Amino acid sequence: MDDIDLHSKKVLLRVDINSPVSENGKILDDSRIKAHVVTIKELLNNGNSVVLISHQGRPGDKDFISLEEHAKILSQHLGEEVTFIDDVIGPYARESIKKLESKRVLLLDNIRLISEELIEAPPQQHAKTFLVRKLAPLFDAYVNDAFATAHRSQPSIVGFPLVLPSAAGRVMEREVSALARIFNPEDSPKIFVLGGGKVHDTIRIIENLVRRRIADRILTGGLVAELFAVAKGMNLNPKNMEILEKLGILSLVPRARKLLLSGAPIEIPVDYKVENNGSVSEEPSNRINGIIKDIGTTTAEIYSSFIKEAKVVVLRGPMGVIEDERFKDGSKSVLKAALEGQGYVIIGGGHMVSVLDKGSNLDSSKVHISTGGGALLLFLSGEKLPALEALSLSRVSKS
Ligand SMILES: Nc1ncnc2c1ncn2[C@@H]1O[C@H](COP(=O)(O)OP(=O)(O)OP(=O)(O)O)[C@@H](O)[C@H]1O
Ligand SMILES: O=C(O)[C@H](O)COP(=O)(O)O
Repeated sequence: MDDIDLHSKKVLLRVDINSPVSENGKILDDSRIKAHVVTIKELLNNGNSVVLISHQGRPGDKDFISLEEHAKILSQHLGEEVTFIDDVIGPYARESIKKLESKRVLLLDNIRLISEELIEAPPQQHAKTFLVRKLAPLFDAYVNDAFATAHRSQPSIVGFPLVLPSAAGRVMEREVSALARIFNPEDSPKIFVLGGGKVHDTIRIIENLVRRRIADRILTGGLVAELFAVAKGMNLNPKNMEILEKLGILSLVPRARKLLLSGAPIEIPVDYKVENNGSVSEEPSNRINGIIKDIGTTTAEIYSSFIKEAKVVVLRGPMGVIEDERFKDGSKSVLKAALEGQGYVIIGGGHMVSVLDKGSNLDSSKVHISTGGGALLLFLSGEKLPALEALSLSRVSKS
């Protein structure tokens, strides 16, 4: 933001305020919303007007909701009114942007309401989308603060830098500098604790981590663990297999098997917390009757002992279904071990961050709370992030 003129301009700011939401559509954690306040404040203090764009969830998923509640929460954190616009590129949105006065903030609705935003393509192609062509002429500059979406080559991330003077926001800047230390070979062993539900994304990351020998140990939880358990030949019982099948996770078994056979340092739970007709119990991994909802106590203890010895610990994706209090313990235990250990801790992904105690006073020289989930892991596994590549193209095209 120091590299382009951002004074008294109309700025399009891509943020990532994609947050975990409850069954009835309420936001469960506002960390990602709060994180962008620093960038928005700086832009407002310099006399700019700011229009925010973000996605929330994916079409078809329960958390694919409008950004109306996000606007209210952001207003509270910012101490300024954030006007929610129930439109993205239609006449109402464009008129509202044109009329926007300086030092005022608008939040457009969920950018994934526009189908083009769901396509991953190169910046040159996305610069020609309706989304970019409708919005770009209304702005003087584009700032990308959405580190958590930096791994997506979508129009709102890579299209605008080609047509507007563009910069990385403060959140993006802070993330990239804090995470760079993962590449220091002296900071070893490095342990990755990977859980959650985005198994297709996570296996790609694990393949990178293994190929580049970045992780000394990978401790799995959530649906990621279930995939590797199946790949190891464990019998998870038909109910769990049906869930994995429906989510398309079983198609990943051959890739998981290949990783295991190559000797990748991937650990799976030895026990689980399961739900059986509404009641909760713990079961060893070779005798599963219920639906798997969390790692078990013994697994949490073993994982914690590994974590405490690490020089760098990266945690992303919860160990269980944390939306239900009864299945939060596994995630809480691994987090506690990481914070008590001696190593540098990187916590990423909306769900894992939401497990942290709200009041905890964390030492920023020891703990980095990343706003990123998939983006964080892609970056840490040494891949180039499309968002950063697009911003550098923007620099090239201006010079
Ligand atoms: N055993 C399990 N069975 C089903 N769902 C699970 C299980 N363990 C974890 N999950 C689900 O995983 C989801 C979180 O995974 P996800 O990959 O989205 O994590 P994240 O780190 O928050 O990602 P991001 O920040 O990129 O959105 C939660 O909704 C949780 O219920
Ligand atoms: O939560 C995330 O990782 C980001 O908001 C990106 O979301 P996506 O995985 O749905 O693209």
